[in-house]
Amino acid sequence: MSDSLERLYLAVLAARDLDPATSRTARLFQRGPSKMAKKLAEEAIEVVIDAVNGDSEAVIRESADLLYNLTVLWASAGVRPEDVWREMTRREELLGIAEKLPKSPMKLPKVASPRMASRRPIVALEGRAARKRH
Ligand SMILES: N=c1c2ncn([C@@H]3O[C@H](COP(=O)(O)OP(=O)(O)OP(=O)(O)O)[C@@H](O)[C@H]3O)c2ncn1[C@@H]1O[C@H](COP(=O)(O)O)[C@@H](O)[C@H]1O
Repeated sequence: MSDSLERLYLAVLAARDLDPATSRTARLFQRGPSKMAKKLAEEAIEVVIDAVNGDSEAVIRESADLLYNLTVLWASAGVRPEDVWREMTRREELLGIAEKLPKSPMKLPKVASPRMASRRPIVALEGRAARKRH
């Protein structure tokens, strides 16, 4: 799926400077981020409605529209697909670690900044004094 999204993202970038009269993507860029956000929200609602109605074929169609509008908003925001894949991988690895940690009420810290991403989460270890950070 990421290949399809990456190809779509490149097509969206290529269409950005086309004639808005003939290119929906160019028209969305001409109208700006708020219009892109409105269209993305509309598509998300359409996916929700079709899913609640049990119309899986419509969910498929609207999901493709949703992903298209998402790649347009990414392009407008300067976000690349690989930026999102990197964050998903980070979470997968973090949750993988979390699965091995003892069950504790302490929530794993959300990464506040890329600098934080390189630091190991501070967790309380059962049966051993937690090492204090200095
Ligand atoms: N993948 C898509 C794509 N998916 C959905 N859409 C458009 O997004 C609309 C979403 O459906 P809606 O019902 O919400 O929109 P609508 O009701 O038809 O019209 P509006 O309400 O938005 O005015 C669809 O009608 C499609 O026209 C897309 N438009 C373009 N692409 C791709 O984007 C690239 C650039 O294409 P152009 O924008 O045509 O240059 C190409 O690779 C295209 O294949």
